[in-house]
Amino acid sequence: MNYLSPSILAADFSRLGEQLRAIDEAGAEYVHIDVMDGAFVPSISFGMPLIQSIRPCSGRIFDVHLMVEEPIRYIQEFADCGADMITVHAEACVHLDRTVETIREKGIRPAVALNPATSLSVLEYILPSLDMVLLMTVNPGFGGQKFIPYSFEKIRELRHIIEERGLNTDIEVDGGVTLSNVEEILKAGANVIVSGSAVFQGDISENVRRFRELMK
Ligand SMILES: O=C(CO)[C@@H](O)[C@H](O)COP(=O)(O)O
Ligand SMILES: [Fe+2]
Repeated sequence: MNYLSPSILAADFSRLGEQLRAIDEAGAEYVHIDVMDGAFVPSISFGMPLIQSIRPCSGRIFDVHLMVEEPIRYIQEFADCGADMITVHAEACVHLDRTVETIREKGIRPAVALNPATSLSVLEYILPSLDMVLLMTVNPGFGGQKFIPYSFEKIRELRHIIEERGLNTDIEVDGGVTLSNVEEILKAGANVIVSGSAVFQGDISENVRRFRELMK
């Protein structure tokens, strides 16, 4: 099953409630929420108060991507404000296993993200504990960047490892996904698609409908 997760980083924050309803009505299953701390990545985006205030605007899965150093410090707070899935970066956690277990204990679906240049080998032992792996296909920190082409090979390799090990882990791809490359990304083995600019620029409902059409 394929899922679309529009990244609200590219939304118009003055009309966030309305835009959340538009992606929901057009059929996007997830809402991708990029939390940036100004330390792990250069930018600062938003945090718990925003998530808490938009929670009543959407019944969809809140897919919270933490670009935060040592996110274990904040798992309880993200659980309290309505996260359904929490993704932490392998590069940002000294104790990755403990962080993943803490997420699971709160009843939230855990995922691990890897930066473009991080090897899949860091997943070797943790993979069976995860619901999803997020492969960054741009360097994290900003929306609107170009998809890094070597990521296709990485997606294919990860899908191969997951199948070989008899797991059913989702593969989420995040960064530079557009209507022009989404089919190739799915073909490589991804099944959860994040898209910010390509959803929120122009006609949001139409963009979501076009993504959903290509993702059937
Ligand atoms: O996590 C990130 C960026 O760090 C992403 O979720 C972006 O927000 C995706 O935006 P586009 O590349 O689709 O514009
Ligand atoms: Fe993201």
